[in-house]
Amino acid sequence: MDILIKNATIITCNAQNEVLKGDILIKSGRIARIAENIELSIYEQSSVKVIEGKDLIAIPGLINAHTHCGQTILRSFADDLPLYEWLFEKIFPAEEKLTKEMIYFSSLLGIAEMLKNGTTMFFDMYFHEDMTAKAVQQAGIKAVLSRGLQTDEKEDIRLDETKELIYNYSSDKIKVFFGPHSIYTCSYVLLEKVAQLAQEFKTGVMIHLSESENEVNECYEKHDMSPVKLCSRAGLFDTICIAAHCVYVDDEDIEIMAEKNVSCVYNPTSNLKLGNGFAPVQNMIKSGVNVAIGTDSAASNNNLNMLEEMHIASLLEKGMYRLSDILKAEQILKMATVNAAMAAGIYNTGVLHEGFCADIVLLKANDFNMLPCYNPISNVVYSSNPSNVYATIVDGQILYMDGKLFTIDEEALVKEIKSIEKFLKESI
Ligand SMILES: CSC[C@H]1O[C@@H](n2cnc3c(O)ncnc32)[C@H](O)[C@@H]1O
Ligand SMILES: [Zn+2]
Repeated sequence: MDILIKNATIITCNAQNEVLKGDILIKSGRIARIAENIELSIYEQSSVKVIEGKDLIAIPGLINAHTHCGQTILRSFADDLPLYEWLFEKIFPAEEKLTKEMIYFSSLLGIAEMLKNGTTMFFDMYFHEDMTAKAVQQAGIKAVLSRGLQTDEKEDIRLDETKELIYNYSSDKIKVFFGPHSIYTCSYVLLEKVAQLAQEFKTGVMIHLSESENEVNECYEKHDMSPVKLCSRAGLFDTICIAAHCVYVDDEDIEIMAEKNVSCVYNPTSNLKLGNGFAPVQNMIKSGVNVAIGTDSAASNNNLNMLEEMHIASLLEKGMYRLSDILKAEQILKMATVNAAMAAGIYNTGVLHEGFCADIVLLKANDFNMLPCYNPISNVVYSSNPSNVYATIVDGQILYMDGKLFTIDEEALVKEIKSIEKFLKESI
């Protein structure tokens, strides 16, 4: 059904950072018109759902630019550990126990959480990624998916799984990238192979990059160069490249990233929680690097809440640089919307603009924590929480409204998750 949102406060995230008061008409999944007052013709009145928006703020759907949705089932499984201990001693062994079915429900759980906090698209890397793809199709959210790649005896099988994902799941809502996990789990030869395949399949890559001091030190010991230089030399930057973390990047790395159009995904909570530190986001932005925001997974965050991630992202950088006027609210909101879309080479979402996909989130402007409202963008970035999300709309389809998910059976999902939790508690 087509939708008319009336009298809303519209944060466009366009180049002029326009905030308008008016109406949004959604037709066939696209934003057909944005204007001060849109009247429906007599013919349209029966086929268009009208949402009164005078107490609502409309923003472009949030894009979680780095997560592992299938890992949601490991929320709070291993906390308060440094990255390598967390990953190699706790998470990798636990992941051996996860079945395809578990990853389907785990992904659905992550998606349900994201829809409730206003996320309309996420970028993901995991195994059994076909299960995450099925959950994405079921829920109606958008995603850029990748099968995580590592060097071992199953390396070729994983590359084949990526190709199968591309053939079976690429669509208007799903894009498939290659997902080399990192420079410390992938051989240089694999990185080169991935670079070639990404070009051959006309797609992109996503990788964890320069996340910890260990990673960088080991890279210098083994290759006598930084992880960024290594990836560049392997050709990974000759296609669309989304680099998660980039905590330990120096000026030379940043110059390479800017020149090669590599996008950084800033994951402040995960970087803090795993004790890795803070990414030099301001330096990257100043040098022209496109920066988006991600939550990383529920196993390292421990939630998938993009509203919270925007808030922390801003505060952390201000504190780290001791400058209060950097990463202002409007810049942060763009990082969580249009910058993420651009990072994946998607140019029809992330902005509330006529002709763009109707990926829209409506927030309740009159909730106590959203009042008063001198600046709606500030309220969204600094004051909001998921309870303020009234509706999450993807391609014009209402997936969440007024506390209800329309494509996910919440009760059945809770039952499935509890039963997986019981099994994992007994077996790990
Ligand atoms: C092989 S599928 C993806 C792989 O990545 C792991 N993972 C999740 N978060 C992080 C992180 O912050 N750094 C490195 N690796 C991470 C996840 O457990 C999967 O095994
Ligand atoms: Zn990650």
